[in-house]
Amino acid sequence: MAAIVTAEGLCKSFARRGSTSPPVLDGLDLELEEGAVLALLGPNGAGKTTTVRILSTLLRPDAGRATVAGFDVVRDAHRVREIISLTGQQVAVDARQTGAENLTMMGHLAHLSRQVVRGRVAELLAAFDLADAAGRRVDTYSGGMRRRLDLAAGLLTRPRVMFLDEPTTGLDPRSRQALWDVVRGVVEEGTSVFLTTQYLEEADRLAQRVALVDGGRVAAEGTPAQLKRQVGEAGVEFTFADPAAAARVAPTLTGSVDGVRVRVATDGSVAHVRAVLSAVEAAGAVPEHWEVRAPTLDDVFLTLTGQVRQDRPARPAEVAA
Ligand SMILES: Nc1ncnc2c1ncn2[C@@H]1O[C@H](COP(=O)(O)OP(=O)(O)OP(=O)(O)O)[C@@H](O)[C@H]1O
Repeated sequence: MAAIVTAEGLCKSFARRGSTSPPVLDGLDLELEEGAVLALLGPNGAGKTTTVRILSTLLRPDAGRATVAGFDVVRDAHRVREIISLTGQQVAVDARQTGAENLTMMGHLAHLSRQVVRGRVAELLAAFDLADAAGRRVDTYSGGMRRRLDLAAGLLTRPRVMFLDEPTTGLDPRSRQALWDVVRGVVEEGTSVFLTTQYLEEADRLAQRVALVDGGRVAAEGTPAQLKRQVGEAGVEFTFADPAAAARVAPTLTGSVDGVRVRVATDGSVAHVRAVLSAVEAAGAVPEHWEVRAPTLDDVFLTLTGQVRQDRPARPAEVAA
């Protein structure tokens, strides 16, 4: 597969009261394959929006080079703009107009013919489940509806590459799910998607490849599964009421003990998990809780960047029944 977006050695600093800030981007390299989704994952302030702004021609890099469909984002900016769309964190629609009016206006701004605009607006309103709300002013929409309208606006011209900057930040879980479905549909239609997110789960669900950005560079890159593998294997984890119970099972298992917790590495097969559970039972110890825990992207984040995410605790990817 050919790369449709490339970045090589991107650097960017911002002037701050006469002096220059430490680099926000410090040699960032990445590639998005045509027809795929790449998630740029990083905490607040990691430089995700700056990267998107450079790739979508809104900002010039200080150094390095980026291309979209072979066009240089600085030299051939106008060619790049013809084939991309950008949906940012701020909803860009006019709240005083209806959903249909917003899309129609944007279609005209994009120089589409009246007839094409009419057809495309109806198609998008239906696809994004906004047909019933099409005649309502946007200030009566929910956050999720606004975000869907924003995405629909980005698709009026059938872009080859869609940049989505934290598209689900601030949405409730249901709206987030709905938006993921929309993004999957867009990709099925052949659009390549460059996504930034703070949500590890979002990257895991949507992207074929994930680039973890830290310190202005890509700290790790790969499929979600590859990144998880870098962190280690799955484990059966037990929590006991007291350390004595944990110590009692320890000799019968090859695992690690940490106070009341015992962790045994597993390949996740039913046979192995059953054998581990039998050994615990045979030792006469009754755990308060147990689970099979696969490495999550939260673990990847912690291992590869040394940072813990602040907004929610890490949670198990799989909980055994
Ligand atoms: N125009 C600007 N002038 C000065 N500093 C800027 C400018 N744009 C971004 N920055 C700084 O660059 C850093 C990276 O910002 P950026 O918005 O790219 O991060 P981000 O990863 O998208 O973060 P978030 O998840 O919070 O949106 C921040 O410290 C920000 O304050």
